[in-house]
Amino acid sequence: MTELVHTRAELAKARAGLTGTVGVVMTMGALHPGHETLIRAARERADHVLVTIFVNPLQFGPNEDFDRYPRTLDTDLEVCRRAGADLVFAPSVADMYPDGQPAVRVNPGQLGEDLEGQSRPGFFHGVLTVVLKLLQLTRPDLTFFGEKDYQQLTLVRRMARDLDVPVEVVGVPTVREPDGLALSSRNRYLSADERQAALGLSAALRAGAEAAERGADAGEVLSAANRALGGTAGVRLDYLVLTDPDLEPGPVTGPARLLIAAWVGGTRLIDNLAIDLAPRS
Ligand SMILES: Nc1ncnc2c1ncn2[C@@H]1O[C@H](COP(=O)(O)OP(=O)(O)OP(=O)(O)O)[C@@H](O)[C@H]1O
Ligand SMILES: CC(C)(CO)[C@@H](O)C(=O)[O-]
Ligand code: BAL
Repeated sequence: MTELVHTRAELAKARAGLTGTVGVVMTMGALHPGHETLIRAARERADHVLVTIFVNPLQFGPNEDFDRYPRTLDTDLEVCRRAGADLVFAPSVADMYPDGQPAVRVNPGQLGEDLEGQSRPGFFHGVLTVVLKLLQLTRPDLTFFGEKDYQQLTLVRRMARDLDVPVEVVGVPTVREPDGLALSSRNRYLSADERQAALGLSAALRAGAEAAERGADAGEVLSAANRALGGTAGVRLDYLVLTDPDLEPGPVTGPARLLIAAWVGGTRLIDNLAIDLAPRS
């Protein structure tokens, strides 16, 4: 059985009834098989699974899609039930922020200003603040985040370490459509033509990975990815970056991560892939 609670008081009562280990999956709803995979991963590792569904206004910029972000609680509950969640916490904005916008927020540091943070100022302050609040409210042993949002996963891990948050942060590989497109709630904004153009993101990443397999260096990997994307009409690149797997600055050798963000029509999509650079002699 999956129980649905909306308020902090209801959550506290239901959480007190969960004995054994608890795994938390945080989402903004509009659940798809990527979320379902996170819930199933939590199911395997923890005695109980708690899913949060909250479209967090703090992480949206003034011109972003907070108002039109899909809200589909009934079908989300079906997904949670099917995947085996015990408890769903779907608070209102007033429940999460009873005093209005919080004056005190988590500072994500320099990494929070780069990549996604550069295009979405304040985004990671909003994300880490709500993640920390949800961790305090749900008190999990484990929490599960998708690699699709790789910088977010990296920063949540970093926050847990830097601020001594007693939780294990587990990363879950990206779930893709058969043609390579990473599942994302925002994919539902795409028209049929845009859906086709959006394949350019994963194709660019794959071209980079294939170049690395053939022994390419960092510059050649980026060129191969750029070339693959260059042929895709309807995609406006925001960034295509090859970095260290922990997103630390500096030269990249050996294991690396290729990250892309691009606009497809009015929709901004992100994706990333692990890259193994051959050792240079
Ligand atoms: N394709 C996917 N594979 C694995 N995890 C995913 C995937 N899509 C989302 N997640 C993870 O689900 C969690 C909740 O993400 P969120 O609700 O923002 O979904 P989303 O599909 O990323 O939405 P959006 O399109 O708004 O970015 C995050 O940890 C995110 O990384
Ligand atoms: C982690 C999160 C639920 C915080 O609002 C959100 O950024 C998301 O869905 O990835
Ligand atoms: N998927 C991460 C949350 C966001 O893009 O707002």
